[in-house]
Amino acid sequence: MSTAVLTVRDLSVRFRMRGGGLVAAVSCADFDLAAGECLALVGESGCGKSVLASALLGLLPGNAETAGTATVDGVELLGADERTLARTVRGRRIALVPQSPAAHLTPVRTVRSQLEETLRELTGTPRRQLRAAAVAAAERAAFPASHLDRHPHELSGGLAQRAATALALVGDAPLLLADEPTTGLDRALVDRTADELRRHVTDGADGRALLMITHDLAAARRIADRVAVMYAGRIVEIADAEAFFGRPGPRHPYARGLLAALPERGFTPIPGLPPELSDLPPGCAFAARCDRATDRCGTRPGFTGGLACHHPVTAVAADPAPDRG
Ligand SMILES: Nc1ncnc2c1ncn2[C@@H]1O[C@H](COP(=O)(O)OP(=O)(O)OP(=O)(O)O)[C@@H](O)[C@H]1O
Repeated sequence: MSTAVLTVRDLSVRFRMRGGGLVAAVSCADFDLAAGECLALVGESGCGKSVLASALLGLLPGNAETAGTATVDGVELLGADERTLARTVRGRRIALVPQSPAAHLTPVRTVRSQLEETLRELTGTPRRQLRAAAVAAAERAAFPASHLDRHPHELSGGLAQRAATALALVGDAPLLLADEPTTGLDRALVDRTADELRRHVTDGADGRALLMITHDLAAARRIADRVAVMYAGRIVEIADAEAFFGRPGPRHPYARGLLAALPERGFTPIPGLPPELSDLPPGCAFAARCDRATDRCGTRPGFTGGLACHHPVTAVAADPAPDRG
């Protein structure tokens, strides 16, 4: 692996609510993403994945407060003003592959005209070369040239996804940020989309990195080099994808529970519900649902060695729960 494309240190996002309450949407996220690498950020709905992505793109609402740092390709994102973000970050250093391509594309304009406009804006392609450049840009995302004069509503879900991906790739950004790129697609299309995203990371001449936010663990397994598991606003485990999905498996009890809840792995739900982000306990946020929890979990575990847990599961076969108290 080469140098880091994205460096996130101690990133926290809180929303200040009317009445003075605080919602701790992201707490102390800390990770790097290297060129040529794909990191899948997984976790249940509402755990803070999209807020983390919005923080990187500078798209948080006015009631958000941030702390920590996030650097992409030498640019510090959290302190950046809107002008810097618009001119040097979005599209140029971070390309967003959106959750809902149909909503992201402009409905009244053809794919060709949207590609040409984005090319003009991001790469300064001269007018006479725009047509050929748009065809080449479409090709990179396997969008057929024969469909370039269609409007978004005339495209299938898969082709709309490719059109959005083609637009995202125009600026040659070193970081691709895909927020739930496979939502609403059937399994075959999920696999194809995942493979294509992977290809854009592998093929990037200067080393592109992909941060994929998803709750689709099968898509994460197909594409990711590493997996980051988020629970109640906090990354609780970062692991090598092969070890995580295979052997020895996840070390954090929540991450183990996530896998065990998959239909093909026994369909065993994790008991209880996640805590409210406006009312997090002082200790481990998963302790109330965890069969390994002890009194020690009343103190918040630090994040060390890719793990935030006082009682991680080790590779020892029997995995007995620790003595309580
Ligand atoms: N502007 C806001 N003000 C207050 N709370 C917010 C705001 N935006 C998001 N939140 C809260 O932050 C938390 C994290 O939301 P986020 O959308 O990041 O979750 P997610 O993991 O991406 O979920 P999903 O998979 O459903 O998109 C949620 O509890 C959400 O209600």
